[in-house]
Amino acid sequence: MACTGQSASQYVEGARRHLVNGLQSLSIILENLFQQEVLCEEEVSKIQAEKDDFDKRRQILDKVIKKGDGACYEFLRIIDKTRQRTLGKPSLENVGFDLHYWISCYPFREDTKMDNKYLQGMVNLYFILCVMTVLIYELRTYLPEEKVQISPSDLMKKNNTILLVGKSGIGKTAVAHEMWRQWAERHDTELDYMLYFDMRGASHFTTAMKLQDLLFNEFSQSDEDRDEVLRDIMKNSEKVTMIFDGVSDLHSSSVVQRLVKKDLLPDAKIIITCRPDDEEDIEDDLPENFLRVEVKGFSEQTIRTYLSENLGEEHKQVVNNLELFTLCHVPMYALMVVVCFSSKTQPCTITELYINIVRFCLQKNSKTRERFLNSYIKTEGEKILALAKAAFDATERKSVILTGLGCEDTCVCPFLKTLNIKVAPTDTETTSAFLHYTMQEFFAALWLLKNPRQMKDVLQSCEEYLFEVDCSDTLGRNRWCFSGTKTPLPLSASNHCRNSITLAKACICFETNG
Ligand SMILES: Nc1ncnc2c1ncn2[C@@H]1O[C@H](COP(=O)(O)OP(=O)(O)OP(=O)(O)O)[C@@H](O)[C@H]1O
Repeated sequence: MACTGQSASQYVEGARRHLVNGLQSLSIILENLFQQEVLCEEEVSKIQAEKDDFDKRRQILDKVIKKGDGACYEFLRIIDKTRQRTLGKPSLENVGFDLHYWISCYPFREDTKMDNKYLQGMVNLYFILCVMTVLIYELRTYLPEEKVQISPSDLMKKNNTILLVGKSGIGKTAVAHEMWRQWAERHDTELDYMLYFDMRGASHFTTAMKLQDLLFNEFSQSDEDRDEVLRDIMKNSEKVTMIFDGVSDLHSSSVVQRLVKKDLLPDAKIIITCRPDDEEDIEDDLPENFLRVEVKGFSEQTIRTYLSENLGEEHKQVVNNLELFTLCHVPMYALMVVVCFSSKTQPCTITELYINIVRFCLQKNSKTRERFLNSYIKTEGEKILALAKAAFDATERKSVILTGLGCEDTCVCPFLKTLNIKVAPTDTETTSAFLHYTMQEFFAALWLLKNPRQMKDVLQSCEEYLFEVDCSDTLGRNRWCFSGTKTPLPLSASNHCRNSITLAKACICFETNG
């Protein structure tokens, strides 16, 4: 369906008939077109004034196509980012033309940018080892693009309900806290309210809870003050902002659900953060004009700034290690990389760094105190090993798609992102993949350590490939190298080679640690 020679406007025009029938959540499209300065306020109001959705869709498409390639490109981008809502669920009526498939085929510019980088890398490295370019390309695709589309201070100015969506550890809470901080540090003298509720593992948000319980159970005041504050909040709900951080299910707390639905405090601004898995359920309760913002983690430049501010000169060692560098696009992983690199008294091996990442993620996700973490890991050992087995099996299949994992295994979600794969026109299969490929390698290695009989087979299968084992610590000391090489490496085996390296790394660390 995709033809890379087509311009953006040809691409939109080609699907115009289907878009006129299939576009949904038009207010989201209009809001985004306005924000991207494709349509001005007057044009948006005129479209909104059209009598029915069919005419609105027609108007949107005509205007965008008339404005040319740039406008069509932005339009495609918006549809791509908001496809779950703007293209809705594929229906039987659309079986002949799948808009989801159509948009996924469009070659957006960053892909082209990546292709350029990829090609440049090929030229430079071709004579050294062509396989390495593929690895660099694969790893670079983890990094989100540079352009920040909306900042926490922009979000503060919006009046819509805001849904902040993002993978585990990607920085949703950090964005919410930043907004809270900015609110606290303003110099406005006018009285308003910004209330933050941590919803993770929130068993205390019961279905029977009332608004006053929600407001005052945590922030206790004298009874008299409570009544006065409650009256003020009810009377001036436009002065209230509420952040519900880490929502997974709105049904467990009817008061929160009613606030989100605007049944209570109709003019209050609501900000919700959630992981992608929970988004669909939450959206059912949101008002039509809600603003969805995806938190994508650190871009290449942000990783550099973060590392150099926290590690000084040392940061170059991480920057020069593509695997660690791209791992840092998840701020939670970046934090642990910094902690491990900066502990000069006890530098860790790369494997220890990953162990610290895993322990930190488990602790953060379960809210376990550090001193109880070991017993928590023991209790959840079976689930962690099931994840390790899934990682090993996928690695053997040379795949990043994990199978055989129950979605109820919440203790391992901080390492995963969900993938919805369309298996039939009316059926979608949900699977998962690691947030970063090297985490899969680490867990696969863990599985192998627990099943040492398989180790020999794995190491034997490595013999065919370029094989270098790096057991350096994070400061680059004590580097051990093995190499046994048969080149050229077949491209399809590149992943296998990298897996073997990490598997072997872990094996050797295991042996040295006894
Ligand atoms: N912009 C940032 N700058 C510096 N550190 C950050 C930033 N964003 C996140 N972090 C760090 O990454 C860690 C994880 O971030 P955060 O808790 O915001 O993730 P999250 O998306 O809310 O994750 P989860 O869905 O698991 O709750 C935090 O410990 C925080 O210190």
